[in-house]
Amino acid sequence: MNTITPVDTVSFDGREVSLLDQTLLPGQQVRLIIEDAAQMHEAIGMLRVRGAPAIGVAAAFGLWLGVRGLSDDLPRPEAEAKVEETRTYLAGARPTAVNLSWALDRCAAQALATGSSTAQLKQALLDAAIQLRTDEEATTRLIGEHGADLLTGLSGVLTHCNAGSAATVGLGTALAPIYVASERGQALRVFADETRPLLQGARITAWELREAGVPVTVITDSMAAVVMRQGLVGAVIVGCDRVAANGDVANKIGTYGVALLARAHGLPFYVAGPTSTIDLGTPDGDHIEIEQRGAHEVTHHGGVLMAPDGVDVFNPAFDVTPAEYVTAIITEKGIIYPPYGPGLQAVKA
Ligand SMILES: CSC[C@@H](O)[C@@H](O)C(=O)COP(=O)(O)O
Repeated sequence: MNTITPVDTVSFDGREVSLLDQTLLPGQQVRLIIEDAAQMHEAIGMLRVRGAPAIGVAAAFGLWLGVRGLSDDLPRPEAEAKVEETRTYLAGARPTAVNLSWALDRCAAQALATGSSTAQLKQALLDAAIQLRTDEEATTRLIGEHGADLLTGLSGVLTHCNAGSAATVGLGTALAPIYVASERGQALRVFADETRPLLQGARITAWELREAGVPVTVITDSMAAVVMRQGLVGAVIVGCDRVAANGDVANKIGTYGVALLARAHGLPFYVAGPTSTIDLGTPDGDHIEIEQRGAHEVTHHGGVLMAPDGVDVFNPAFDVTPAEYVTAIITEKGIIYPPYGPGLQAVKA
């Protein structure tokens, strides 16, 4: 198969920052021009741009958008205060994926260390966002190269949510090894959990795999056990939003259940993500803040009420899979095996 062309999730054309509005996939492919930090905050919060690495890059451009209108004559300390205010504002758009604050911190630090004028600060923020996008794209290719080795010989894998190209600015995390395996000529079918409540698996994973020519079968989340039982998959591979220092992994709600099913069926459960998703400052999964989202995501489907009006709803966007269920963590720097503490520290060093 041909080399995969990544989805253009977040880009800068030399003039404007634009996003693919993922809430409209797969029916419509609409690009949104993002003009200021408030629009970027809204886009991240509404999941127009989503997936841990992609929201980091989006936020990095949002940081620049937040200051680009400042006068070059503004005293530098005032411009720096605006950077800090915008950084904090954008970091609050979603709490669970550490890539968001990591990207903002990285770009702010680079820019604050550059030059002495406000004009230099603004240019440095743009340069930092562009560089981050470039680096993150390269990172996904490396994750794919490392992870593809783990999939050798398999004919089917199961994934949950969308940790593909649409969730990054490159090949994805969980899907990157699948794309690289496909590029190497391996016939691999992906079973994509639809991923309630927002259907990232059915809407986005299935869409991007089909665009890339990778065979994909959509299943409801409740069918994963049967797919495993029938021997249709030889491994599970998912992405991650935050990896704690002990190897506990936060990812899309439902991932924990899939990990338990994989263990029950003797299947490896792989987690793929850039080292920027590893947060050594969080000791374990109990310390990861889990985003709670609105009830309407559960009670409504396509605008239609699917549950009694006003019923109580529990809607955590993510869950934590304990490290003991994770077979290996695939990063751009290589594959980490249990016990995770030393390996995670080594790749972050
Ligand atoms: C490479 S993306 C890894 C994770 O961010 C992904 O699996 C996920 O949980 C995305 O959740 P979302 O709420 O769609 O942003």
